Amino acid sequence: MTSKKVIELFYDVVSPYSWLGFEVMCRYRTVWNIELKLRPTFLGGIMQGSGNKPPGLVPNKFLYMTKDLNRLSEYFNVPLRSPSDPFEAMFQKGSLNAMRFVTAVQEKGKGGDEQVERVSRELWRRIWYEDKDITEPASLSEAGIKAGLSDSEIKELLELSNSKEIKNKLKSSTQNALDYGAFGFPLVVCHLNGKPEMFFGSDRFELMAHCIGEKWLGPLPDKPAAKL
Ligand SMILES: N[C@@H](CCC(=O)N[C@@H](CS)C(=O)NCC(=O)O)C(=O)O
Repeated sequence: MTSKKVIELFYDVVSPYSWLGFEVMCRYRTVWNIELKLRPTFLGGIMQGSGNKPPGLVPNKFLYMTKDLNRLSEYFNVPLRSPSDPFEAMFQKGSLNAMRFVTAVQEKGKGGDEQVERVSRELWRRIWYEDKDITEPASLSEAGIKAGLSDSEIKELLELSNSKEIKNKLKSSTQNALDYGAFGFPLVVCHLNGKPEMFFGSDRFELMAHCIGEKWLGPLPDKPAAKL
């Protein structure tokens, strides 16, 4: 077997399309000959750094996206449901605290990427299914408990989330994504013969598979689907 192709997935739990991309990449990790690197990042910084604006701010796009996400939820088998006040959840409350927490889990947690995966999924489930807060320490704690972290680990990781080290790590991941040319999420970067190829969106997997020499088998390659 040839050596695994490295694929980086840049995401933010405020982004529903990132959730779709994340679940698909996690499913394909054992189907394609790839090494998946999870890159928790801050979408607000990407918007600011690239001069882009969230698509949901254009009223007709917002209406379309609401429909689109309902259809995609079923197609991808990811339990997505819009928050009751999407503007408050996405633009007023945002995801800075949540992404600092995920960064702390990745940098200092003892559970490796598996733990990052579980914590990220729990945060998505809160904001994009249960219509719950992801900004307060108590909310991040609940997500951490559900993801299997102990109370003492969570306490330590929450404290670390506010450290300079973790804040800077999240900033540098955001800068890495901008350097690849990011303007939104999810962003998948496939390293092919030492060259990064960037794909934006959760609707580019067929093309990505073609470019990396793998087969796209649809959103559920390993039925029965992992229970989310
Ligand atoms: N067509 C893409 C849309 C992805 C998307 O709209 N992502 C949002 C965040 S949830 C974004 O960053 N958009 C930037 C843009 O559309 O310019 C998909 O199906 O995944």
